[in-house]
Amino acid sequence: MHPNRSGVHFLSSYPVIRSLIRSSGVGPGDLVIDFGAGPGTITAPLAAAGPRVLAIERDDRFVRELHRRFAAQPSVRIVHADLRTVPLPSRDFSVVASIPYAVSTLLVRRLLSRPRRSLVGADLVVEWGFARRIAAGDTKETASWARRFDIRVARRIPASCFRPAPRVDSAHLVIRRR
Ligand SMILES: C[S@@+](CC[C@H](N)C(=O)[O-])C[C@H]1O[C@@H](n2cnc3c(N)ncnc32)[C@H](O)[C@@H]1O
Repeated sequence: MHPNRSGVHFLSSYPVIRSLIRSSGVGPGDLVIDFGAGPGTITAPLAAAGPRVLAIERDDRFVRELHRRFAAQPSVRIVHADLRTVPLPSRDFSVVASIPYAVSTLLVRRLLSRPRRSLVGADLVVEWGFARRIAAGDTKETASWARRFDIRVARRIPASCFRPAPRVDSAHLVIRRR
């Protein structure tokens, strides 16, 4: 698929992908969600670490590609859904994902504002300024998240780590249940 036609910025740095997965600590027996899985850039190395993976994607073309790519891997479940409304697991789960900038606030709010604390941790690629705002904990909402989760920016991810490169840098945002 041609990246410019799809309008999607694919993570193209394997060291960055590896460090997201290593940071998450997920392995056999864990359940992990890749929100906005695209063609499976993160899904594939994530599955190789041994957890059960839910690859959630809205775009029909990516969903077809994901089904082809992971047909022989029962540990990967492809979910054709909108991440804004897809039901979240009631059992403990982690998230490792490069999420669409346009719905970052909504998704982080969905993950962190749930009364049931089944989110164990998340390693997210998000826009740099957004990551700084979430980690600052200086609004009523982010402060309430900070009481229940440890939230920090692990590192800046230059725009050159994506194809095509977006206009702004990103960040690896780390979230852990307290
Ligand atoms: C930044 S790209 C990441 C793609 C891939 N994970 C990667 O790292 O290269 C975001 C992905 O989220 C998908 N997406 C956008 N909005 C979505 C939504 N509301 N629900 C589910 N997927 C969505 C896009 O189709 C795209 O594949």
